[in-house]
Amino acid sequence: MKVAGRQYRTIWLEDDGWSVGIIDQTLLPHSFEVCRLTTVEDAARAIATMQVRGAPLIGATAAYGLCLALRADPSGSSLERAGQQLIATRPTAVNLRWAVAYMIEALRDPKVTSLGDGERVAAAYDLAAKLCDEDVAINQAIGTNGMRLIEMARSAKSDNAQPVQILTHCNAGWLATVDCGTALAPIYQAHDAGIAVHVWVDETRPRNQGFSLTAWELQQHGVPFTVITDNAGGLLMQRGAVDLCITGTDRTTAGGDVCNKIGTYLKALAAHDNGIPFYVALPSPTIDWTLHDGGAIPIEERDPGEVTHVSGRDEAGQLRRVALVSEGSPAANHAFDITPARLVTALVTERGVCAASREGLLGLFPERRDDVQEA
Ligand SMILES: CSC[C@@H](O)[C@@H](O)C(=O)COP(=O)(O)O
Repeated sequence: MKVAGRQYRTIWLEDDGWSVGIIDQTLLPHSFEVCRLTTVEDAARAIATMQVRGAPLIGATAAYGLCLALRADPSGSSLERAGQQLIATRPTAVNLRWAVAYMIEALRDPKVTSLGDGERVAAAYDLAAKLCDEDVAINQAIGTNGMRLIEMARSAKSDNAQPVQILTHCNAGWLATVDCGTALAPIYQAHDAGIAVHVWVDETRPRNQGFSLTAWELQQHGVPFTVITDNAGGLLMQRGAVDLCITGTDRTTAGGDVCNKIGTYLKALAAHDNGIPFYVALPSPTIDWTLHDGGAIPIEERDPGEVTHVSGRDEAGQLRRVALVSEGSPAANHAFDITPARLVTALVTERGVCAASREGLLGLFPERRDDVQEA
């Protein structure tokens, strides 16, 4: 991604060769600031407070968090402790658990445990860098596979000089991954290939990732978009103003149920009612092969203060947090919901596009057949 002409990833190793740089996403879109993680506690805090967020990026941050933990104490028990600490930060995105397991399994290999402390730490940093590079490669492949769906939508339009109208929810772009994004990757590739696209960007209450992050990213890249309230999508679909929907996911079951940011399910219902394709883009580490039924996915419940208050910039340019409800109003903050597989037109992965079903997923990932439980 390019910000003000400079190439960035969302997470990187600093010039000192060990501390970790991130973009503080809680300050966007009003201010672009980077900060430095130097301990596993910093990494865990960055994930919990959502300075970094999005399923692939929290996995990458956890991988570097393990490196920071090992640098401070290279023992096996330090690694296990740090893994538990990082996994406890956010319960829903399976990429977090996947990244910790990927790192710990590789670092437990006798070839690595037999190394000296310094070399073991260096091996951890190499693994984290590899995980980040793989995330970028996976997202580029998702972009290529998903772009074909946008081309199909363009061909189906009676006037294909008109932009393909795409609705997305939350942020599954650069900022949710190491780079490129998942749901936004096909949009960026289509735009770069000269296909006219226009994106309807849902606000995504309560934390407004659509307004604060997706709109900001699309603006940086020059992709035409319009921000809309969360409740506007249904009307736009009824009026024929949406050709396709595409979102990301925090965890997709082996049966094709999709867990994503709260409100995704309602968009999928409206798309189904209006005969509009509803696509979900996902890297394979987002698939939970151990679950068939989305109802078993733990749904994160966050601070109700995120519902009762909003933050933004006032006319004088000051950042302010203001109350929306009368003091003392009870509030609940469920961060994710489940869209059943039957409402998902197709899944877009790095290996191709498939039906949101056990058969569809196993067609692309046959090596996972033994991991999948029967429905
Ligand atoms: C490629 S990101 C997919 C999902 O992680 C994304 O759609 C999402 O819901 C992010 O939620 P967040 O709570 O901002 O971490």
